[in-house]
Amino acid sequence: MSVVCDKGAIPTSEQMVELIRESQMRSREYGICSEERNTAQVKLSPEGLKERIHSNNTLYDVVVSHIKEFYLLLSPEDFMIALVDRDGYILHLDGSERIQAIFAERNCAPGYRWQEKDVGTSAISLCLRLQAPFQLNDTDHYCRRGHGFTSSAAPIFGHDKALEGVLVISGSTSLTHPHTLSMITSAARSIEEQMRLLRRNQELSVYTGFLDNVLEAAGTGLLTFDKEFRIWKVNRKGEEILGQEKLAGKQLSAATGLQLDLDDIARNPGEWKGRECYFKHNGRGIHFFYSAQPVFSRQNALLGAVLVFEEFGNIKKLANKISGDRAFFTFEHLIGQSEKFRDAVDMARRASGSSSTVLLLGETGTGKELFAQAVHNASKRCQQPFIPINCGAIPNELLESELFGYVDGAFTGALKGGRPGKFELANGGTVLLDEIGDMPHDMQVKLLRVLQTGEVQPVGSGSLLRINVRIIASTHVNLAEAVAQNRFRRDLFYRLNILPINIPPLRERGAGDIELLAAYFIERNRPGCSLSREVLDELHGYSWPGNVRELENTIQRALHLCEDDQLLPEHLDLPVDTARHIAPVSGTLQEIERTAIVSTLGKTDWNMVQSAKQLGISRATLYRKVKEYKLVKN
Ligand SMILES: Nc1ncnc2c1ncn2[C@@H]1O[C@H](COP(=O)(O)OP(=O)(O)OP(=O)(O)O)[C@@H](O)[C@H]1O
Repeated sequence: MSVVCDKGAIPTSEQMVELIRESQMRSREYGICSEERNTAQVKLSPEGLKERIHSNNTLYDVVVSHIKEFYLLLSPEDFMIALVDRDGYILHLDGSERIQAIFAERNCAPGYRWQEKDVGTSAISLCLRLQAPFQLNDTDHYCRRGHGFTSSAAPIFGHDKALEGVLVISGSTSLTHPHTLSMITSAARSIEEQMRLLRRNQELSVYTGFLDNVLEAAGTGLLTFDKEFRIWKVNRKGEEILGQEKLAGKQLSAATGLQLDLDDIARNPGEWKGRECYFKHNGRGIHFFYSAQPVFSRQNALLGAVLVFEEFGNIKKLANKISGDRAFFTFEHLIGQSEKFRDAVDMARRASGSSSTVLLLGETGTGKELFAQAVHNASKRCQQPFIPINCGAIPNELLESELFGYVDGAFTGALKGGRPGKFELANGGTVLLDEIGDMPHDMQVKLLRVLQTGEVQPVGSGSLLRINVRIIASTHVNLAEAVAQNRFRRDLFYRLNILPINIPPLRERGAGDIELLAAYFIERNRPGCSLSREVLDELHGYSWPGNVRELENTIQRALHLCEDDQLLPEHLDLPVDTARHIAPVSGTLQEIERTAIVSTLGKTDWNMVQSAKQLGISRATLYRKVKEYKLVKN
């Protein structure tokens, strides 16, 4: 039974004797001639050798760079040092010229293969086979040409203790020393350590290169910092947002204005998302949103954190995109030729050239929002946001935070990190304050202050934000009357009433405009369809309490019912016109209105969209009326 030795461990001298004996026997069985030099020994071509060196480059580089250190202990005149790869090929051999020549005569030179089946018993072949250090002296070598020499070989292991190569030292037998084997074995261990470090560094630089690319590819600002809050890396986008360069090594607070609690970030990472930061650097205000994420080592030690941040302006653009900040209509979309209507359009055109506050007055559905969009689109602010706010539709308690935003923790239910208000989102552009006549009294005071100072104060914040917005206000309410009745502040009315524009109701615009608008809505919905004379007569004869919106709805409904290409009176289904066919109803105007609303809501089972359509008023107006008349379902 053959002797077993431990991988990597120096065998005992008894084991070595036995293992050498077994190898000698195998060598004889291979039929290797021990007397002659083997001229047929496997040898790599110069290119083959180059390739092998290349594929073992880490091992090769580390060993070759260590050779000088070996020769501090051994003389190159007496000893050769060689590196053999895991397949037994000599990759490198060092020593004086004389010693290299002596070994070359014995086929011990770069390119030769030194497996047991090539050369029989040798320190290299035994070390390769048993993956343990070996020392052979004189006649221990199977081939006669090895007699007179002492050789010590040690295995070099890589990842997972896989054999990478063999390090070997050889010289005259007269220099035999048992310590040489220990020395070469510990040299092999230090080579393994060096290789591990080198590979780790290579991996790290690949990883760092990869990380750099990922950092740069990200569309947001990215910054990493260590436990001492020293910045490690920032991507270009991050430097842009912070308006600074060469931030690596600087303190986080100096560069970003952030004083963070790293332990809390590690404990509650979910709490560190979507936060806001505003700070001044070199006199410039820097405003961004950020999230912080802790970074741990493999051993779970807290190393630092990474910040993902985005400029406030971009968040604003995104929010605008989602909430629809674009004005679509232009003056070209405003259909109508009547004198009253053209006067209103001319006034609006002139208003778009200035940045004064515009007050749009008109019944519901006359096109106030369309006018506001057209004014914005014809103004210098057309590339900036257009933000409509329906002051009548937002509950009073929410109006202030909707308009001016709020800061983190301003009230229960507030979003983490706060939220910008509509004024801030509209910065640089236009705000349409729709249904301004329905604005609660205390909000009127706050709005007046904003108009006077050009600053807004987010709810819960101690500081003021400067904003630059153009205000367009609109209402169906007779504001002068509301002022007289103390329902609307006089000072605010004067502030808003700078450029008042009266948009006429449809019934005052004449048959020409009704025809034009009807044709326009047909063209938009069913091009090619026409109107019969009778239909036109009916349209002219109706009073249009819901104005253009009602006309638009009527045409759409009629087109739905019409299967041919001509609209006929039976498709129209206009409501009984209380204004023209005076029905025998009694009561005040308000009572009649209330009855109409109650009956329509009853018919539609309180479907607000359908009821508003049938009544020819906007949904917001219907909600307002429901509130006003204190109507409740059932
Ligand atoms: N001159 C016009 N040309 C084309 N379409 C118009 C015109 N005026 C109004 N409309 C259409 O009528 C509808 C109502 O317009 P808009 O919402 O601007 O009215 P409004 O006066 O703001 O109403 P409310 O006071 O109820 O909010 C819109 O669908 C719009 O397309």
